[in-house]
Amino acid sequence: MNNSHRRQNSRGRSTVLKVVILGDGGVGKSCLMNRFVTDRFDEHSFHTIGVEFLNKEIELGGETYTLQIWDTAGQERFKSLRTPFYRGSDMCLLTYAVDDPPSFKNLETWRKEFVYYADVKADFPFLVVGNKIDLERRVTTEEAEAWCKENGDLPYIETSAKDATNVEASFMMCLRRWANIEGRQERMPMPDTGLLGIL
Ligand SMILES: Nc1nc2c(ncn2[C@@H]2O[C@H](COP(=O)(O)OP(=O)(O)OP(=O)(O)O)[C@@H](O)[C@H]2O)c(=O)[nH]1
Repeated sequence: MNNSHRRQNSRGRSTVLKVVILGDGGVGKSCLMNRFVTDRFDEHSFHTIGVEFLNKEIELGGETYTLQIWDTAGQERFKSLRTPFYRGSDMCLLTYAVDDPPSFKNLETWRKEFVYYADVKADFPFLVVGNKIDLERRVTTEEAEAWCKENGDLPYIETSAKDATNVEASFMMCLRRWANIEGRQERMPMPDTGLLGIL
């Protein structure tokens, strides 16, 4: 039995799953979380210090899940503030911005940091997210998909927190991957259309 099965929300009807969003400072982690939870976008979103979290209930396959979404500070100087929160995670969004090649290069570092501090199994449900597709891109979808394939066939999706493209779909995709690994796939419907990558 994993962590998530033991955690229920206050009404005892929903499975609570901890989702951690990682990636370089400024790639749009806070905006993705806020778009998903409140459907708002902040042009002047400020750097996160440490971690913040918000809950959102979603239904899938006839079950209710509370996603407890942890938005972490991407700047290197906040490393010691964010890493203690990795333990007990059920899934992780590895995020970069498609207009920012260094943030794409750093995905490997983010994954290593997470695996080290969260101490997770090899089949842990990661989802790679290429955000800011409303901007001129400097990392191609093909490059990102190739990286995902080389790194254990990780699923990949592209989003814009600004215009809301694929934001809800990315959290649903991650939940579906978690469910597949947990052996619940037979109860899950197919993901929405418009997704990139393979589950
Ligand atoms: N054009 C565009 N801008 C975005 C998008 N997502 C976020 N931004 C902008 O990018 C900047 C940084 O966004 P944040 O969400 O604060 O970035 P972060 O990854 O949480 O940054 P840290 O807290 O420093 O780790 C802000 O000015 C946002 O308005 C997007 O999809 N498109």
